[in-house]
Amino acid sequence: MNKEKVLSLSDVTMRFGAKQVLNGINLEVYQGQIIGYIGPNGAGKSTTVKIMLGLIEGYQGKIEIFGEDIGHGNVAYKRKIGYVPETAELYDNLSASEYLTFTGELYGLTTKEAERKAYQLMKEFGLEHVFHKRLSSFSKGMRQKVLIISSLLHDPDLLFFDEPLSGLDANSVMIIKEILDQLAARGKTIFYSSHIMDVVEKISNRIILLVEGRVVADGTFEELQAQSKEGTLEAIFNQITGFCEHKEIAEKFVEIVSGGNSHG
Ligand SMILES: Nc1ncnc2c1ncn2[C@@H]1O[C@H](COP(=O)(O)OP(=O)(O)OP(=O)(O)O)[C@@H](O)[C@H]1O
Repeated sequence: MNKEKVLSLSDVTMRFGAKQVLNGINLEVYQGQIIGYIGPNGAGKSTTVKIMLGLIEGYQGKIEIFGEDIGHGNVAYKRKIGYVPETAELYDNLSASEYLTFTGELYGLTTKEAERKAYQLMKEFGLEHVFHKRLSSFSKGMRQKVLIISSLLHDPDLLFFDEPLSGLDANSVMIIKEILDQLAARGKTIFYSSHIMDVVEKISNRIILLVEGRVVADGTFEELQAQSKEGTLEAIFNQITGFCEHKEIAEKFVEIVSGGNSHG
């Protein structure tokens, strides 16, 4: 496979008011990579993804997607991108069919094409019986599947998945993992942000750990294992982020919950 550079970030920084959120991110991502983008809460993962999607402005540095500087105002690159946001506004009054046809059309599919493809994909998830039902009647996992379908309808080359498995049952997780593998084998690039370490460990062929807006580790799972001498990604994460206080914090928390005196 021709390993084309899909994405590059050069010294990207971002501040919200007085708060410096990204502190100089440098990254190069190549076609077919499945990047596990991990980090503690508030590290800047969603901010990076939203900047790359053009949803947040005001960053410094340079970002190229498919070889184009996204700061130059040409938004054509977005047609080749799929996105599953961490929290999504689904249009509750629409049926799955209406919602998916609408998103497909936004990405340039004809109504017929979008509806046909959406139905087929819903069927693969066992959701064909609710295709014409309103999204307000969907469970969390069903909604998540609709979001995943909507991100893929236009066969994008680059996928941004922010906690895509939230609410999915174990069988569905297996299907999504397999789908990501097969998409990557077809040359799609996947940028996958999640807190579920064992899934990230299994899915990603490259893991990037962000702490306080800086990349502090970047490599395959095996490379990170060798560097940190820890066995699981969870243990590597704890070690690199210097976290070993979970017991003490939990003890204090439970003591407060149960009305004990935890001052001092
Ligand atoms: N629109 C905003 N205005 C002000 N501050 C923001 C805004 N968006 C994010 N932040 C701040 O930027 C920091 C990084 O947030 P971000 O959502 O990128 O983190 P994250 O790594 O995705 O976290 P999580 O794992 O909790 O989803 C946080 O301190 C957050 O409060």
